Amino acid sequence: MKAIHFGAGNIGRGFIGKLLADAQAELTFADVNQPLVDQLAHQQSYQVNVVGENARVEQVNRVSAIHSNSPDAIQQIAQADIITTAVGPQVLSKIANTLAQGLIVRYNSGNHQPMNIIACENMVRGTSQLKQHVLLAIPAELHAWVEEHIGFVDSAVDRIVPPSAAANDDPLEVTVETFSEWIVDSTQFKGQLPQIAGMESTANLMAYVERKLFTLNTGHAIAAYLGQLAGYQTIREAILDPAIRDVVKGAMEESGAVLIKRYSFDPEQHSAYIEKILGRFENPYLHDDVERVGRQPLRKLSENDRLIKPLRGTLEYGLPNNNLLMGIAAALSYRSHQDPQAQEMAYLLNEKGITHTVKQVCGLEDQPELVAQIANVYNAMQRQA
Ligand SMILES: NC(=O)C1=CN([C@@H]2O[C@H](COP(=O)(O)OP(=O)(O)OC[C@H]3O[C@@H](n4cnc5c(N)ncnc54)[C@H](O)[C@@H]3O)[C@@H](O)[C@H]2O)C=CC1
Ligand SMILES: O=P(O)(O)OC[C@H]1O[C@](O)(CO)[C@@H](O)[C@@H]1O
Repeated sequence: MKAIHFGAGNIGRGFIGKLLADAQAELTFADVNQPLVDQLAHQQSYQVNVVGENARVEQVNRVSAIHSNSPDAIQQIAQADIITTAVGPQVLSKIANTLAQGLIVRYNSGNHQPMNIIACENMVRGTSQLKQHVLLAIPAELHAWVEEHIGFVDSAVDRIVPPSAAANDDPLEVTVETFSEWIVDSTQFKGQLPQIAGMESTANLMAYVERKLFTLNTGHAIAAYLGQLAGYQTIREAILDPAIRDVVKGAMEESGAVLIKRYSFDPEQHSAYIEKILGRFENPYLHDDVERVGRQPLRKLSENDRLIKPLRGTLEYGLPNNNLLMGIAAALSYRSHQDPQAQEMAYLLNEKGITHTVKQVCGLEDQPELVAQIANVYNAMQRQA
């Protein structure tokens, strides 16, 4: 099985690339970070430190690496059996052109073998969004061929992989938690479902995507935002603060109540799922900065993401949402000199004020009462800060 993985970052090396390599795939990483590409191409292996329960060190061997904008990448796409990505939601549109060019070469070279593309990003149906970008860059007369031969498979991906503080100066080394979950939509594959240990398939992907994004990511983001406000550096420090923990847990429960209504989840199992996540946030072996987890606040505050979508759900089912509102107000308080979205949000708040910003960023124009509630909580937080 020839595999290309776009994005040789934390989740790429620490999770998806590792599973592909473990499945004996002939794996090539494609990335824009030339020093990283050079190092991977040179070393062809790297170490994964699994920390927590069953801690162990695993080695990933026989990998190669190329620049994702190179002619080589296009040639390899023409020959691949599976392509995965972990580049960040905002980068999918940028890799679409390369994918499209590779598919055109594939078609012209007469390779009609089925191939599957799986975006592994924190977003709802990211691969379907990638597909739209790819199709825009492919002539219309090839669209039927793409539909017949190329599977665009949505997925949910869950493993906490913060950037490693390379203890022994190896920039390729990556530290991951023990827990991992990669779930793909079985209905979208072309050809045989690839056999990859650690990749589970389901015909009911939306339930899994929403369960993960609107529980783990909702709680993680709120822990990060409240943690930064309280002056903590890491998620562990934040979640060990009882006041923050109450809000994080409360917000996951509020979001969970929506999911239970929507997908008929078992309440007891969902409660256990939340407890397990709180334990993962506490992992003493992961140093996960609140600044990293809170990154790109405009994306995280957008209407289909981990804060506003659950809030809308509480309105849909008439459920409580006080903790979610606190999390959203804390997200608006996030500041980072390194994060362009944090800068843009601070500029908007300064220039246009909280009410306008909430309406614009969160898409809550139709909910003036809710906007006012968020603004009140935000203003109170600013006074206390
Ligand atoms: N780190 C984690 O714990 C998890 C991350 N995710 C998701 O995985 C995705 C990646 O996250 P991380 O690995 O943490 O980020 P990262 O920043 O460590 O890795 C992203 C990689 O993509 C590369 N990249 C950027 N533009 C590119 C392009 N045009 N072509 C090829 N490569 C490109 C970067 O150079 C970088 O190496 C995000 O969507 C994130 O939400 C999902 C679950 C867990
Ligand atoms: O990767 P994003 O979407 O910016 O959000 C960070 C989140 O993703 C993760 O990296 C993994 O799910 C978490 O650590 C965190 O909830």
